[in-house]
Amino acid sequence: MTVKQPVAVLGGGSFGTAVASLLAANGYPVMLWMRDAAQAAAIRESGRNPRYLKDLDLGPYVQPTTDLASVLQRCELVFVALPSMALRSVLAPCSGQLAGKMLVSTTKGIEADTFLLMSQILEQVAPQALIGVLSGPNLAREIADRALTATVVASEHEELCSRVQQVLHGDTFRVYASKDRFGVELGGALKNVYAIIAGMAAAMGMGENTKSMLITRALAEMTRFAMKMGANPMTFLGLSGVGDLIATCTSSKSRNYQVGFALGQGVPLEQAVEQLGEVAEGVNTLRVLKQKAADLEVYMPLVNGLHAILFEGYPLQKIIGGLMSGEPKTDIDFISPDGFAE
Ligand SMILES: NC(=O)C1=CN([C@@H]2O[C@H](COP(=O)(O)OP(=O)(O)OC[C@H]3O[C@@H](n4cnc5c(N)ncnc54)[C@H](O)[C@@H]3O)[C@@H](O)[C@H]2O)C=CC1
Ligand SMILES: O=C(CO)COP(=O)(O)O
Repeated sequence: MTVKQPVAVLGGGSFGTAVASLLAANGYPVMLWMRDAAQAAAIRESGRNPRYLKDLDLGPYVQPTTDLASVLQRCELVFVALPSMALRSVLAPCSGQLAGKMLVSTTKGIEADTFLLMSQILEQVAPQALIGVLSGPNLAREIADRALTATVVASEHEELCSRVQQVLHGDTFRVYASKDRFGVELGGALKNVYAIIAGMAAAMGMGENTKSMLITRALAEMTRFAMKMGANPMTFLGLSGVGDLIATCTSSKSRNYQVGFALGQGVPLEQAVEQLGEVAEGVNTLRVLKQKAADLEVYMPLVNGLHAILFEGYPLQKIIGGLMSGEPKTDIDFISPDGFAE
């Protein structure tokens, strides 16, 4: 039997743990890097992550470690499952070791000062690596439960896409390939903001018409923004766009949705984030997206409305009233101004 090459996963949170378990189930030795030595020791001892997806048996193929240098020395394929706030600071110091690697970001966020997506940071930090992203409707809890799931690996490098398909494909996990890294990654980052809104709507007891309106107008808004950024809007019709938007906006397993739900119950933002105790990327994305939309003059009423509620002290009811009484618009206005594809 051929011995399989070890694969690295950076980040010992929910998603790193879920990805590690998929790789291990396919027979790949996994070096799961995390910063917390106690957590690594606990995983080594019990075969389970004591903080995230606690009931998931990781098995002997997952080796937790805090030694990033040795992980990078041994693994050619590296999945990055760090929060967006940490990705640059973790990887920049080891940029010398990243040349020639295949780096795949699973992180769905945007860097605050630069408005860079995570794979764009990877390009800066590791100019001689092959870069890709993995994104789709991929709630970690459901992956851990082996729910049937699909995702997208996107990269200009076909060999990276094939490699990721090879290591992750399994009975319950299907990996589609795309060449549109920017579009795939942008969809994953933007949808988190709308999941917060969807969670708020659910907490307020809003009905299915409302939820459906929110999701489809979110898609319109995301697409309008993406086109202004030069992305291909068709990518948003795929798993990483509308697929992830649906999963995250309809599931109480989404942390962004959970933050929104708490907000809808009247919990202040800081407390909602604190009681979650996990990453909800949408909160920071909202801040930078609102500013970028203003700079680019993109009409994003949902983003502006949520920002006004969370950061400008506007009452929710006033924002809802404003959104509903806005001037009449055409439906698919983001494809062409009169609503019809050209
Ligand atoms: N959980 C999910 O269902 C999915 C998450 N993602 C994305 O994966 C990324 C990571 O999210 P999760 O793993 O879910 O978050 P999490 O909140 O479950 O875990 C975050 C992990 O990062 C670690 N961390 C934080 N700062 C660090 C630093 N400076 N250095 C090293 N480690 C650090 C924390 O200790 C924790 O282990 C996010 O961008 C998220 O959008 C993507 C798809 C699904
Ligand atoms: O991106 C996700 C599912 O695809 C996870 O969403 P949350 O970060 O809101 O949990």
